[in-house]
Amino acid sequence: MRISAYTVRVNNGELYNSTIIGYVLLTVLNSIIMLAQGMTSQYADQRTTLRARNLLWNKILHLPINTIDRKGPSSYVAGVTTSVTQAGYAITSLITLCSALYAFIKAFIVLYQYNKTLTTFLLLLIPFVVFLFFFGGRLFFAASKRYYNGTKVTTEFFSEHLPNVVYVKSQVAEQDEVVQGNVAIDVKYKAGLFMGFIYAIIVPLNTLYNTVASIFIALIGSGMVRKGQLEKTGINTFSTYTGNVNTQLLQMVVQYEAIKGAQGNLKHSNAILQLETEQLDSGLAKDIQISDIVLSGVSFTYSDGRSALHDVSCTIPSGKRTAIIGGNGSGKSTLLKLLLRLYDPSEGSITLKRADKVTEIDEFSLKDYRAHFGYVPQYPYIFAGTVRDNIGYGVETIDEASLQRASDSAHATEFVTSLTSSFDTELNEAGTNLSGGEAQRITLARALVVNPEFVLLDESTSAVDQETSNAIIRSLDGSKNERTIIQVTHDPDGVATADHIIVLTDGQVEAEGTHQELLATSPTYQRFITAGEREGEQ
Ligand SMILES: Nc1ncnc2c1ncn2[C@@H]1O[C@H](COP(=O)(O)OP(=O)(O)OP(=O)(O)O)[C@@H](O)[C@H]1O
Repeated sequence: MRISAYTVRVNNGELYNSTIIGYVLLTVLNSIIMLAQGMTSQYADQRTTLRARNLLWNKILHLPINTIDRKGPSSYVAGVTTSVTQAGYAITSLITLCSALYAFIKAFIVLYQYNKTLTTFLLLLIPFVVFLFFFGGRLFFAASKRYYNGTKVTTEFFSEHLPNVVYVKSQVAEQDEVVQGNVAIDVKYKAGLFMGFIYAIIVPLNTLYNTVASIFIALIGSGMVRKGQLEKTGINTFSTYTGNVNTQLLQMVVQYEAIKGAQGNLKHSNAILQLETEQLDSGLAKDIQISDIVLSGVSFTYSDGRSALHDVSCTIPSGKRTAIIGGNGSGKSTLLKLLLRLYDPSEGSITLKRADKVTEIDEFSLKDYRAHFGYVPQYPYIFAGTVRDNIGYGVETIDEASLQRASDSAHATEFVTSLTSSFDTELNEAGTNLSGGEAQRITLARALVVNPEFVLLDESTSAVDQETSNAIIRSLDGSKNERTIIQVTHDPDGVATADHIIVLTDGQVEAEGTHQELLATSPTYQRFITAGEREGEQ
């Protein structure tokens, strides 16, 4: 505004040295302020995005598996990578909007003081400005939401399909994939196009106000000059002051549109932030000692309505190896996941029982409870990194002795030491530079490295040769006095030597007992053993 005052003086021919120097100094100062503001807002943008991304990542990691199941893990990728970048814009736009509002009021007062009549006429344009605010804001909100959705669709597609490129090749599905990928790319293209059109409409609309205001000033101002109500240079001076008002007004409209756009983009991140998370720390934080696990009337239904377990009651004795067998889909993996508290039973209870002391597992803090479990899921995963990183995954510091012990128990040491850099050999993401059995042995070592009280193995040696698999079972059996082993398996050798066996059929316990007891009581078990013997003979 000070610069405008100097401009008016120059326009009026007041070309004194003090005017010129003042004008130059203020213009330079203005540039410095703009530079500082630009740098501060860029920094603030990046800091806000960093904090928002940290927050979101932390939130996603604490979501219950049930919630992640609903939309699939890849649907969260775009939330962390793209949508969240708008958080910075939203904050800096809000601050700029406030400072523009302040400057607008100041500029308006100056304008009003200069000429009340002309300023009052300008007020007639207010409905147009209000229309610009809301129309532009709504359009940007809709376009940004659509644009974010386009990004989400493409990110989901690529993050699911690229890691599985081996199937594309083996099924010679390149052409199909190109077509499917193009469909995903097209969604993003159309959203980008829509956004482009919105920009194309809004940008000239925003400047239209300037044009209309100039016409107003020219028409009404010239009439006033003719009637002697305004000095000859009045139109020029009024236009200079109006420039300040208009600049701030345009700034407010643009920032409002940017905020609405960011809001549309952030809707997904916001929805994630509203989700309920697992509370890792609340509950009993005491040591969970080796105990029997007792399931009483446990039923479980997945979030999509599929029922996996019905009224399961059984006991998993402590310090023993229990094998869980049953046909595909009979609920074995689900049972292990309930034991690890990845899901909570829909009905019934799971308790830890030692002597007369019975504690429901959900009374323990999740963090402490899960720390007593070593789990090898049915589809184990190797992370990109060294063998050491993979075995020690999740362990703060891993000492050489624990690494060696876990690797020995998993019968991984021999092949690991034959690798070029032994435990420091780099492994590819998903273990693509290992054999299936080698990858399984590393994930087994990962489960054992913390020396857990409970070891949950879900077909964890299915790709390991029979001889090594038997050796692994023998070494696990050797550690039974200090832990309970629960093993889902289709391997009759491993089952026959288990201390306790649970047979699941269609999500229910058909029978439980020892090998000999089940041979006499469970038809499913008899068929399982007979099929194994036949396979052995062949
Ligand atoms: N995340 C999930 N969402 C919905 N249903 C599921 C989910 N995981 C498993 N199911 C269903 O629950 C039932 C039990 O599955 P589970 O994986 O426990 O079987 P399983 O006995 O381990 O089978 P398999 O021997 O084939 O591994 C099946 O009908 C399965 O389709």
